[in-house]
Amino acid sequence: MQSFYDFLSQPEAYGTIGALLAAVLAYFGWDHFSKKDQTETDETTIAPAELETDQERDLEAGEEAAEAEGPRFETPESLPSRMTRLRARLAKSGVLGKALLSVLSRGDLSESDWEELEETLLAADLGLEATDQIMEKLRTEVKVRSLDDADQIKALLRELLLEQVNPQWDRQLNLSPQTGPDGQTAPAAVLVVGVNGVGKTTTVGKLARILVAEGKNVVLGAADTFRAAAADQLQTWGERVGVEVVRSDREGADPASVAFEAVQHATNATADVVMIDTAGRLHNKSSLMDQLGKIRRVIEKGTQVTETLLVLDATTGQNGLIQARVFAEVAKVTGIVLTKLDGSAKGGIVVSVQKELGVPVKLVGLGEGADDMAPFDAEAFVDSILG
Ligand SMILES: Nc1nc2c(ncn2[C@@H]2O[C@H](COP(=O)(O)OP(=O)(O)OP(=O)(O)O)[C@@H](O)[C@H]2O)c(=O)[nH]1
Repeated sequence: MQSFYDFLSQPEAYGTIGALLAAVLAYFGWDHFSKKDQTETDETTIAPAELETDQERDLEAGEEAAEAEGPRFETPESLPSRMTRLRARLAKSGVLGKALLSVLSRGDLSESDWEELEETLLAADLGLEATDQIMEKLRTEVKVRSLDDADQIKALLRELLLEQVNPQWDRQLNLSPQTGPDGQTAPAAVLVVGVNGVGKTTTVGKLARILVAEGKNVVLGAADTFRAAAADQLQTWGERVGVEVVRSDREGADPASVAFEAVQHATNATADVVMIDTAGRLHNKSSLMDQLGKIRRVIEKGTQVTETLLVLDATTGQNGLIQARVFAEVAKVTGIVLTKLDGSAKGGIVVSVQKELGVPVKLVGLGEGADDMAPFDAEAFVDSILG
């Protein structure tokens, strides 16, 4: 048998060894053997194009194409898909459904069953007035029609609840084009008010997405100048959906001047809608009135406020109603946005707040996700809370 030394003495041996060495280096990579530090290696051994994987090449090509095209924005979810998803979410919370069903399924209702029914409606924040009206009609009808079937009683309750939610109310946002002071077309202005933490900025962001999905050109104004972070938050929403945000970089800047500039900018940009986010941190009613009054006056130098949306947190119950009352007194509220309905077993607040203010709930927030907001639909709402 040929020894290793005999093999080495043959000239072809060097070719074979060279090929073996090249194969080992290709397998482990040169860096595996190199003692050079990383910086030096980076400068000198840039990964050659032929060693790139297909995936890396695709990624690079995508990035280059994106750079050439300009910034990419998120596409908001379409309305039908959002509504289906959000209805399912509301139904899952089974606000009233389970409790009511357990009472109604007892058939012939005793006095204590009726009381339990009443307590369930009150616990869902339906309010005393609405609960009384529903209970009175329900008891009468059940007696007159001798109803003892749970499904029939539930159908009757559905009718009575729907009556309380007021399905015939116009819940469309008024976003019709306006005329500016010089006769030019001006954007519809939407003023968003409410105490801090209820979800105003989130509402402005989510609503911007809905409007963009409908093909509207939107400008946002960050008139919550108490916190720089609030303007940053709004800007992030704007950037995600490709909407311009007018803001001041100075914390504590005059909110009215930001609102004024936002309207000017929106008019020059021929935007359809300008939405103004305001601050909720105000010590008393008169300072709130002063600030919101001033913001409204400056907006009206350039266009009309077509909607003043009051944002309320559904989980705050009676507290929310007290806030609602104060805001209704200082701002001409035209619609309510009820947020955090996803985390609340108190869907009845829709009824009590509408009764309290005499204005409709126009939008509901059902989660923290960017597309977790939907126009309020009375029938779908009643069906989902009844389960
Ligand atoms: N679960 C849930 N959370 C929500 C909803 N809407 C808003 N939030 C959350 O509520 C918190 C407060 O929201 P913001 O939009 O910052 O509230 P704000 O009223 O602008 O607050 P300030 O800027 O402090 O006045 C955030 O964590 C939001 O993600 C909703 O519909 N459901």
